[in-house]
Amino acid sequence: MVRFDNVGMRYGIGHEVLRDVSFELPRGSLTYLTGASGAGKSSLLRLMYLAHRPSRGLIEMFGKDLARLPRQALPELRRQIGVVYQDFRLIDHLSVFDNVALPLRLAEAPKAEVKAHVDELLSWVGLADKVRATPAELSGGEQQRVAIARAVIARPRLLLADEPTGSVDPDMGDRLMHLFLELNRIGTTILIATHDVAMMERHRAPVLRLVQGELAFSRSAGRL
Ligand SMILES: Nc1ncnc2c1ncn2[C@@H]1O[C@H](COP(=O)(O)OP(=O)(O)OP(=O)(O)O)[C@@H](O)[C@H]1O
Repeated sequence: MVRFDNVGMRYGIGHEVLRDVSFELPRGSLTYLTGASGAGKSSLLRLMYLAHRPSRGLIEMFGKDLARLPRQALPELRRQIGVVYQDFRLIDHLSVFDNVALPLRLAEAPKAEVKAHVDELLSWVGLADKVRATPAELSGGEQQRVAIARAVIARPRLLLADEPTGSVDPDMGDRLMHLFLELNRIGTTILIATHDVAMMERHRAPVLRLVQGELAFSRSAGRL
């Protein structure tokens, strides 16, 4: 589903913030990405959601070599990737409902289907009473849940989540984790960047660990 081979990345003319990164995410897998603050987790996700190009190495997404893909093929690839951004990136002037509905509307889903899906998902993440609110009227944890709902609503092939439980309490963290596990069960490949050791212990999955821009090792969360 995703393959990195000796990938490097830099911002502008700075030094490489990722070096010699090689790993594979098999189709249908769920993997954690961990490492200290500044280790490069968000940068690695940026490469995967096509917001940044590597400075070297090979990246394959859905079996396609990114370097060989024509620019016009990127939007179609991007539509298959759901992203939960660390800073949420909700659209300020849209309601909670409209933020979450966006991916379905872009995919031209029928109106009744959009309403049913968005209402169901917002209930699941505990925001049924906030559908008409705007992001500015929500707490950080509520905004995070809207961001997650928007990322998963169109059932992406690949879900990339940057600290998706960083702003919620442990009970809500578990609830959100169950949402990811359910999505994973029906086929979505998932990568979750997190510092949350307790969460990784409760819901075990393979771990990729970054140390100062390099992958230190990958092994099971149970032996962290
Ligand atoms: N836009 C940018 N321009 C220049 N350097 C950047 C930029 N974004 C991140 N960096 C640098 O890249 C390195 C990796 O940052 P990154 O945000 O990927 O780390 P992280 O592991 O996600 O950290 P955190 O857990 O704090 O979110 C850091 O040294 C950071 O200063």
